[in-house]
Amino acid sequence: MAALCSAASPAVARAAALGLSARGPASLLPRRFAASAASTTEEGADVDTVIPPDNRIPATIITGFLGSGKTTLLNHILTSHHGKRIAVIENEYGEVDIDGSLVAAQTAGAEDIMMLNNGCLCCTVRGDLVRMISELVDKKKGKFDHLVIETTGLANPAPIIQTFYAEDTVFNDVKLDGVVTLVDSKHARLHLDEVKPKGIVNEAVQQIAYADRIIINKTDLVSEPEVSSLVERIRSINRMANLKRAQYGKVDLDYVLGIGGFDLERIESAVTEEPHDEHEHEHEHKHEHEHHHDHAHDHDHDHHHHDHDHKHDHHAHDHTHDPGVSSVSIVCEGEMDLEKADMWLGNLLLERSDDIYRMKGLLSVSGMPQRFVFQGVHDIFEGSPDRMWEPNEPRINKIVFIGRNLNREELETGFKDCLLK
Ligand SMILES: Nc1nc2c(ncn2[C@@H]2O[C@H](COP(=O)(O)OP(=O)(O)OP(=O)(O)O)[C@@H](O)[C@H]2O)c(=O)[nH]1
Repeated sequence: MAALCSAASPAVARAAALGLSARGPASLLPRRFAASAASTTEEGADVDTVIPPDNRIPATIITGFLGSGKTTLLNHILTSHHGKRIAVIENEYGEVDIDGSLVAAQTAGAEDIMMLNNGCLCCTVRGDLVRMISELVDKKKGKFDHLVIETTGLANPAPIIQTFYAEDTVFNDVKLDGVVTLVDSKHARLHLDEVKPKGIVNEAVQQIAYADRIIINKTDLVSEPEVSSLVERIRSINRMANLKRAQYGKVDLDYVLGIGGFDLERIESAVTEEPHDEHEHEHEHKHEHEHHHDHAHDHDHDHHHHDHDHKHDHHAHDHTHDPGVSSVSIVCEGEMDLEKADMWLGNLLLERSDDIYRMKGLLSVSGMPQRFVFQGVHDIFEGSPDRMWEPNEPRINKIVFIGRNLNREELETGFKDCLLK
């Protein structure tokens, strides 16, 4: 059985390396798994080994439908004062107007700008992406602090995300920091509601489903009720991502860089942030608030979370045009039987990993003094014990799924069945 958990950091179970589908389900059970070159864990370490620092270069994927404002955001990043040296990989179809789109990048002296313009990153040029990243690392390591990758407007982020895990040459030196999705307030609805032929993915929906941060851009072009309705639609797809409204991509840079969207240590904020209720998002200042105090809302949110999901799920299923991508989150108190949880999650991913786009969770494991955190993208996932439970802290289990055709009742029953009786 493949291992999810390891004392090493980042403890990553990668489908490619482990042959999950061929050999059996992924596992939560403690097992040493040397997936990372960054790992410095000593032999003999056990689950409560301290997680060593991860010094890999963080990478941000900027995605969003055609014309949603990706290049505008990139220029904003490159011209702002953040003290980071940024390398850029820009993916465009065909001819590229380098002068037009990247003037700011050039004047701002981005450490390196590489153009990938002979196809789409998510389809034909994944190998080129791997080569470019390797080249950057080989030649420029130490000369840049962050890598930003702008995808084409038609890219499905999943294969790009997977590149960061499936390719050793990338994985060993670069870690995925987050997926930032731009949404065009004026036109997004049209694309999100577009019914695609069977078997064809709706890229606009995918881009939202995989996001860690969503920027609802071009709010100058629409009315407040239109934005609110769009927010609701986006939330029905992804309740885990943070959401912010903007014009010309102008957001604080710490909203887009240094997110830790794939960091086990920041899983908690991801699983506790998602239950925001739609009303909160109607107020601009609330967004600001959420952004600056990610970690401060824990318990409050946990509570209305449950109800909301419930409503939400029905809501999602009631829509005839809904392509079936939604979020389900489950919270319950009690202690997990790790072996049962392991079997359940392993089997679930074995059967449903195509449909489970993203998953994050936090477990209270029987006999484990630390919280157990995990996150995944399809059949790739990583898990590890993190900090100790506080003496009076309620031992809560949380899991959030984003994916296609999720059955809330089934997931909830399965998850709760793993609790110690
Ligand atoms: N009114 C308005 N226009 C915007 C805003 N943000 C970007 N734009 C404009 O929208 C157009 C498209 O912006 P880009 O940044 O090129 O969009 P993109 O997502 O990179 O586009 P593609 O690479 O073609 O997918 C440009 O003319 C921008 O100036 C905004 O908030 N409001």
